[in-house]
Amino acid sequence: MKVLAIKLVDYREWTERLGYDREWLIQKIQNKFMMKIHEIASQYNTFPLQLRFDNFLMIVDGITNTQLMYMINDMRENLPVRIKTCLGYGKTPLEAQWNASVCLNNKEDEFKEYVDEKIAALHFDINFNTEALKYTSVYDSFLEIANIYVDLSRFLYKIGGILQYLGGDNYLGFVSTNSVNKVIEKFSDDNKIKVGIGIGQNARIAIKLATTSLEKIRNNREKTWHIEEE
Ligand SMILES: Nc1nc2c(ncn2[C@@H]2O[C@H](COP(=O)(O)OP(=O)(O)OP(=O)(O)O)[C@@H](O)[C@H]2O)c(=O)[nH]1
Repeated sequence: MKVLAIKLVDYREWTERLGYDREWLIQKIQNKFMMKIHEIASQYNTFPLQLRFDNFLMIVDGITNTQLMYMINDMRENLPVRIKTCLGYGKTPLEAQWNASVCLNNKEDEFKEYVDEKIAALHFDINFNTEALKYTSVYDSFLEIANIYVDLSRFLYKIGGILQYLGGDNYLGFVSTNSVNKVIEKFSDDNKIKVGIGIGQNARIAIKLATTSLEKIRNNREKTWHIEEE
């Protein structure tokens, strides 16, 4: 698995220069540059896991280093500070992001040539969450969603996966293809969470297939998981 790690350099200093009445401005700027990063990433068939905003990750299997250089240059023009980027490789997304993160703390950016592997994207969704909202509060619903995020991220961490919250009751995970059987085993009889699985040559295709799988589960609620592969 190949993961690109992106670090916004001197971000804290940038935020402090905005003064004390800054939080609204930071939120506006973070959402604005993440909107642009998503647009750029989609053009290169990858997907940003925005995580902390000032440090974030992209699964970049299926993208050449030359394409990555162009994408990084496109990103630079849309970010408020200088960025440091590193490409990491590992048997799992977790290991690849670890290796990319180690490089971030070193001096030079590092872009070795790595083999491209198929990506397994996992689109998790809570069953009937909208209906459940009628019997709880907005904030209690979000707390439940946050707790499920922690549970899912801990499970994926154990099998080398990484997870991003998407909004609503949706989560996006990535694992290596040889870990998909562990995901299926875990959720095969879960009555609360369903998981659409997509396997593709790049993140955008894998995610599209994972969302397609989720819709197929909605069409046949007997299942808690479905897998589509390109
Ligand atoms: N990021 C993201 N959010 C979605 C998606 N589909 C729905 N949502 C969000 O999730 C909320 C719940 O929608 P659903 O998950 O479709 O509906 P549900 O009530 O959970 O019912 P089922 O998932 O069909 O069991 C919506 O209000 C949206 O905010 C999606 O594909 N991606």
